[in-house]
Amino acid sequence: MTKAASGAETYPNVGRVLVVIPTYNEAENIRVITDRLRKAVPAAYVLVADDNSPDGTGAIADELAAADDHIKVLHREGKQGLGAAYLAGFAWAREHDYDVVVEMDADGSHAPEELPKLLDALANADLVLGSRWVPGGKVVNWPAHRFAISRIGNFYVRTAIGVPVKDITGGYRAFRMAVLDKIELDSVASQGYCFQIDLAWRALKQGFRVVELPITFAERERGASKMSSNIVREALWRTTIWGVQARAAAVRRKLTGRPAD
Ligand SMILES: Nc1nc2c(ncn2[C@@H]2O[C@H](COP(=O)(O)OP(=O)(O)O[C@H]3O[C@H](CO)[C@@H](O)[C@H](O)[C@@H]3O)[C@@H](O)[C@H]2O)c(=O)[nH]1
Repeated sequence: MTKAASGAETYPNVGRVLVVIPTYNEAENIRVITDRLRKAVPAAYVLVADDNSPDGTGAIADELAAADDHIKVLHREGKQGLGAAYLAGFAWAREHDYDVVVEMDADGSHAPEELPKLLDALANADLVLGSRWVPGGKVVNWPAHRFAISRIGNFYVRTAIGVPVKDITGGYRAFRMAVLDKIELDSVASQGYCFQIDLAWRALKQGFRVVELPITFAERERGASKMSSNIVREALWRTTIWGVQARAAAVRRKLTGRPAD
C-alpha cells in the first residue's frame, strides 16, 4: 500500500505538532477522529496511545498508520489509565523532537476543527487550555450529572489550590515542549481528571504562560466513557492535599521570609 503524501511537516510559527490520542475501546471512533484531524490540520502528526483495547482499536490504528505517514501508534500492554497513556505519549514526542504536544480525546468530544485556534494562541502562551467554562465555551448534550461534576469540581479545585483557571480538568490542550521538559513528568502519579489538574498546576507554578480559550465540548455519540467514581475521588483527595501543602508552604514563607523553593 502506498502511504498518503505527508504534506507540510510543520505548523506556522509553532513547528512540529504531535496530537496524542489515548484510546481504550474506541474502535467506533478512531477512524473518524483521525480523518477529521488530518483534514483540519494537515501538518499535525497523530500518535494513538492504545492500551491494548479488547475491541481492536490498536489494530485499526495500525491500518491507519500503514496508509498515512502522519499517523503513529504506541501499543501499550494493558489499561493503565489516561494519565499513564499521556505520559508515554509525551515521552515519545520528546524522543521524536516535536515542538508542541496536543491532548485530544478519541471520541469527538474535542473538535479537531478547533485545533488551529489553540495552536495559533501558542504565539503568546506556553500552554493553551481548551475551556468549556470561559465566555464562549460550551458543552453539548452533556448529562446533568457530568455538568454538575465538572462545574462543582472546577470550583472546588480553584478554591483548594488557589488557581484562576476556570476549566482545569479539561482534556483538550496544547503544550509547548518546554513546559513538558520543565514540569518533572517523572513524578506525576495522578490519573484521570486529576492528571489534567496536576499538569496545569505544575505549569502555573513554574511561571509558564497559561491561557484559556473557549471550546465546544460535545458528548460522545459512540462508545462508552471511562469515567468512574474512582476518578472523581482521586481528583478530590489529591487536590485537597495539594491545597493544604500550598497553604502550609505559604505560611512557612511568611514566617521565615524565604522565597518559594
Ligand atoms: N490509553 C488509554 N486511554 C484511555 C484510558 N481511559 C480513557 N482513555 C481515553 O481517554 C479519552 C477520554 O476518555 P473518556 O472516558 O471519554 O473521558 P471523559 O470521562 O469524557 O473525560 C474527558 O473529560 C474530562 C473532563 O470532563 C477530562 O478530564 C478528561 O481528560 C477527558 O477529556 C478517550 O479517548 C479514551 O479512550 C486508559 O486507561 N488508557
